[in-house]
Amino acid sequence: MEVPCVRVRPQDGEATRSALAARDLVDGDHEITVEEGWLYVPVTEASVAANAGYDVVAHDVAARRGQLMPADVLGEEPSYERLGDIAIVDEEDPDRARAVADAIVESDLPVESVLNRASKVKGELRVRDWEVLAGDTRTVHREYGYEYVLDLATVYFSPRLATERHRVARQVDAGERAFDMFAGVGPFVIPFAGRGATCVGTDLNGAAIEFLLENAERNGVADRVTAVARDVREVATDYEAWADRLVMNLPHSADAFLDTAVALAGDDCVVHYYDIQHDEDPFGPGERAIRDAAGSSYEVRVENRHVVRSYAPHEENVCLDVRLTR
Ligand SMILES: C[S@@+](CC[C@H](N)C(=O)[O-])C[C@H]1O[C@@H](n2cnc3c(N)ncnc32)[C@H](O)[C@@H]1O
Repeated sequence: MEVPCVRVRPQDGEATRSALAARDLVDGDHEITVEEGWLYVPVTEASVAANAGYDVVAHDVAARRGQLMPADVLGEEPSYERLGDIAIVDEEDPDRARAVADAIVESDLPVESVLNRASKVKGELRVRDWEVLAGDTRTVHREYGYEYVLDLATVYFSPRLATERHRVARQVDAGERAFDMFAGVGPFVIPFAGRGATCVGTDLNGAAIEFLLENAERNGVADRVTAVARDVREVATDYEAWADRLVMNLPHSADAFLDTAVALAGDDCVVHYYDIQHDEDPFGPGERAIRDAAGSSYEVRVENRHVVRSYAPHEENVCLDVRLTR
């Protein structure tokens, strides 16, 4: 439908839209549209905009629909998490799970699949069971500018750790050597490599390593990434004293791998050690275990204890950023 629009070059679009909005001139019922090098901002009062010096033209733009949300369909806001085009829900009652999934699919959210958590993460590979309520378990997830292809049926991935991964990635310098001992599909390795680090990632899960390699290609960092589908303890012998930075994201069991971490650590190495800690023992077993493993060969300094998220009542998922020097 043809409506009056202010026409500007796209690079001036946001400034123009804000200036028009400040005068209450933006027509919210129609879409802002880019066409053939011009951006068209629909306006409510053509003459006022023209008198203010804007280039006003009649242009064909689409009417804007109100976004239909799951709550509009269900009558209440359901709880769900987004991972690419998957919505993850946690519903015990099968009828409720069905109703929530139908509401999500019917809504305007860009969601193709709805998965219900059907178990806790389990076993060495930390993969959970899923009830597929719509679509399938494979997706492409975007996190801080990088894309990750993954299949939740075969690999671990949690979008809740995005901010934490970004916190760590921001510490990485170009040229450093980083080793992710439990790398999954690469959400630490890929942004590290994106900052110019040379990276090695290991994972017991062959499917995760295949995705990691695909993700390295997809994000243009494959030349700086080595990925190995084996137990990190077997790979470590090839990388003794190699690492400037280690990531140990295997809460509950990382302490069993501290000897391996010490073997991998170079002369000045930062270890990001993930742990589940009780609030009464915040510097508890994790720090003691690191000091024990390092023995007298390294000076151990806990530079930061960062709470990633609450894990259970009185328990927190924390990251200890620990510097080992010798
Ligand atoms: C909690 S997940 C973390 C994955 C990834 N860092 C992330 O943030 O998505 C732990 C990963 O460690 C892997 N893993 C478990 N034991 C391992 C071992 N001995 N050697 C290498 N990887 C292992 C699992 O397969 C799983 O992918």
